[in-house]
Amino acid sequence: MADGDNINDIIDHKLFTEEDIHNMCVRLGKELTKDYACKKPIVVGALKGAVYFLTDLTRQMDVAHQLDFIDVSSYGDGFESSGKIKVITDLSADVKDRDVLIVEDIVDTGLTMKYMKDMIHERGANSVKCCALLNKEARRSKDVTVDYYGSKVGDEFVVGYGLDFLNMYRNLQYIGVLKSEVIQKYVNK
Ligand SMILES: O=P(O)(O)OC[C@H]1O[C@H](OP(=O)(O)OP(=O)(O)O)[C@H](O)[C@@H]1O
Ligand code: HPA
Ligand SMILES: [Mg+2]
Repeated sequence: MADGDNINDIIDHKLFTEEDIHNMCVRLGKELTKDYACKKPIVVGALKGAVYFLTDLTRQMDVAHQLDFIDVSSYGDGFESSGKIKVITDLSADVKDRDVLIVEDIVDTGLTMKYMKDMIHERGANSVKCCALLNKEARRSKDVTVDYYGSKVGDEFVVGYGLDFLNMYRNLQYIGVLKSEVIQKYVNK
């Protein structure tokens, strides 16, 4: 078996269980239900990382809304942001005068979220807010407000529930911290 094929080879420890994640979705869903009542927001999932969170979160939101997606990337297959955002697939909805909620798996440096918020503001949205499952504040380099989040995390690389390393491990049902030697191996390649 190749290195990394076995999940136990790459995870240092579990950070959030399935139950922890479910509880975060329920709490955030309740808050968003209250704050977006009668607003018919456009809920934008940021591909690919947000997919798992988006589907669970929106099913906890008891408000009529429309779904859209944007595919932006700055990490490529790696774990270090390139510092440049690439829009791979743009939104399909017209956001002018609409209330927009961007859903993300994680806000790390803040570069991706700031880019998306600014872009949607510039297109004339009535409001632009975001909801991230995880908020890695310690690594923030761009000043961006994370309006709603499930939990703060420290400066560790996390995988699972949408979060990837080398575009893998998104399908883990829990969120775990990647072993530092896995990252070192990649860096030293
Ligand atoms: O705050 P930042 O430093 O910008 O990092 C956060 C972003 O990085 C990851 O996406 P990535 O670009 O790796 O693409 P992916 O969602 O397809 O994994 C993650 O899903 C966020 O979108
Ligand atoms: O900790 C992380 N894990 C996975 N993807 C990420 N993108 C930014 N930070 C992370
Ligand atoms: Mg992403």
